[in-house]
Amino acid sequence: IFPPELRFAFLKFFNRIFHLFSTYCYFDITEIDGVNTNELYNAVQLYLSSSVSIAGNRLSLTRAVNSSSITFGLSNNDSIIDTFNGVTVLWEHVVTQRQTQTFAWRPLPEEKRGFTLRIKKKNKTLILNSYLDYIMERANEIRRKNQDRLLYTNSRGGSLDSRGHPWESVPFKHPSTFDTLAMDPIKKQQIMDDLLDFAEGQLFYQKTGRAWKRGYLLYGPPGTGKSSMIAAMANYLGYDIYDLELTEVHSNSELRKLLMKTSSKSIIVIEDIDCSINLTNRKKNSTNAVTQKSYYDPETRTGSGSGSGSGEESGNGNTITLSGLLNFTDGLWSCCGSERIFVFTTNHIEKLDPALLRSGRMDMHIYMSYCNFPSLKILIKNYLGYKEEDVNDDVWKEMERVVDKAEMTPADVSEALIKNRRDKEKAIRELLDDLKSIGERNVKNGKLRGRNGNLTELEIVVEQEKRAIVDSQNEEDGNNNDEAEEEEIELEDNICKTRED
Ligand SMILES: Nc1ncnc2c1ncn2[C@@H]1O[C@H](COP(=O)(O)OP(=O)(O)OP(=O)(O)O)[C@@H](O)[C@H]1O
Ligand SMILES: [Mg+2]
Repeated sequence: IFPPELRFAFLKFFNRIFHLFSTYCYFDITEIDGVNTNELYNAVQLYLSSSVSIAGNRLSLTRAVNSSSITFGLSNNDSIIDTFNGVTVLWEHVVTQRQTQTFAWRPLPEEKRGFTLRIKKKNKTLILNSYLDYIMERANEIRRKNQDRLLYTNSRGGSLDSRGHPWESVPFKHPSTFDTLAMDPIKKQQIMDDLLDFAEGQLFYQKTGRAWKRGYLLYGPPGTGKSSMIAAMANYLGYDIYDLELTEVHSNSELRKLLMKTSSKSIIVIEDIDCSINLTNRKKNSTNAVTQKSYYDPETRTGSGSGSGSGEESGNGNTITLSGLLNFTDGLWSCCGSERIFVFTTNHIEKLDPALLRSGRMDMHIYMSYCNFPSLKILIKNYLGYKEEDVNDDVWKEMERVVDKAEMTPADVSEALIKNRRDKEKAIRELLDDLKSIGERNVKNGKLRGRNGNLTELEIVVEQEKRAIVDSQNEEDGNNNDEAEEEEIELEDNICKTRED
């Protein structure tokens, strides 16, 4: 009876009246906003998948590629209740068919999806902003938990890819955990507690005015589990790893750019830090062995070591220097972003510049030792599936007696165990024999390596012999004189250093 215009006007009018008196207000969060994907939509979806207990009548289940967990979400046109700060809100998942498109910049999905949030008007100002912030935060957390962690490298040096990122990433799937890591259980627990304190310590760092970051220095001989420890840390906290290849970085400013492009909740790793710095400085001073040596000479360094000795070197900005590195971990730039862990590893802590070691720089120095008795037990348990009582008491005692003298690395021990893992008894027998014979040989040679993994006199000789062989080979080749010369300087330098040791 009514003309359509009038009917429409009536409807509009009633709608207005209705909204005026309604106690609720509504917010639409559509999946696609114009042509852009709406980040909030995805966040809400993830958030609802976790906070809502499985109570709805119908839920949709999803599992992302590579993910290890299943998430569930609201099915189409279903609704669910959530509470935040004591306020109850209602979420509805609205799905409608999209009208056929005539023209679009990019094909849109056939369905139009969106969430509608219903909040009581009186609560609107109270919670809306904080609620949405909270949802974004929770969603990021869930995403991180579901996704596999990433391992980033800067193999391209400081150059950027098409999206402006200097880092390349691959999924990080290292299986090492603190359970599989063989080391003194007490020390292990200390490290785990420290990590957890750090990860949960936002308030503490705020209160004390410190940047939310922590540094670990892992040192010890090769094969004692330094890299495994880093993987275990990442797996424990669920952080990404940035493996910084210092030799690929050409200047301090490049280093800073790399740092700026790291995300929070990550571990930034520099492996073999002594070699990396050594290398870059050597390149610079390759014609002058004396200056190179004096870099490590404590006498030539002035004072309490805030990197002042190398400060002048940073002047030209072409090479990366110690002070650049210290600024990277420690300076103002280190706090762009938060919740980051720096891990440096080295085989020779005694070669490191004191500026790197001073307190407050690397918060924890962790010595990864040769295999001791507690580590040995862990390895045997992990590799052979043996429990304490599966091995004869006398054998344990014998192992305890010889293991320290043998100074085998956990890598050596695990190798020995893998070799015979089908025949467990043989594995134990051979391991004990190995430990005994190596231990005896060590004792007979009279020299065990020091706690810090310093070279023994015997090893220095072996080292020098090795160098001599390389040297003579270079002379024989003789095709590239410059290179040979450089090598020679390097050799002299190294021999000097080992003698000093
Ligand atoms: N403490 C350990 N616990 C369990 N496995 C270990 C341990 N140490 C070494 N391994 C085993 O030995 C292998 C080599 O260890 P890893 O790469 O962690 O040593 P590293 O200390 O980083 O050596 P490098 O100084 O040469 O880099 C690992 O794959 C791991 O299986
Ligand atoms: Mg390593």
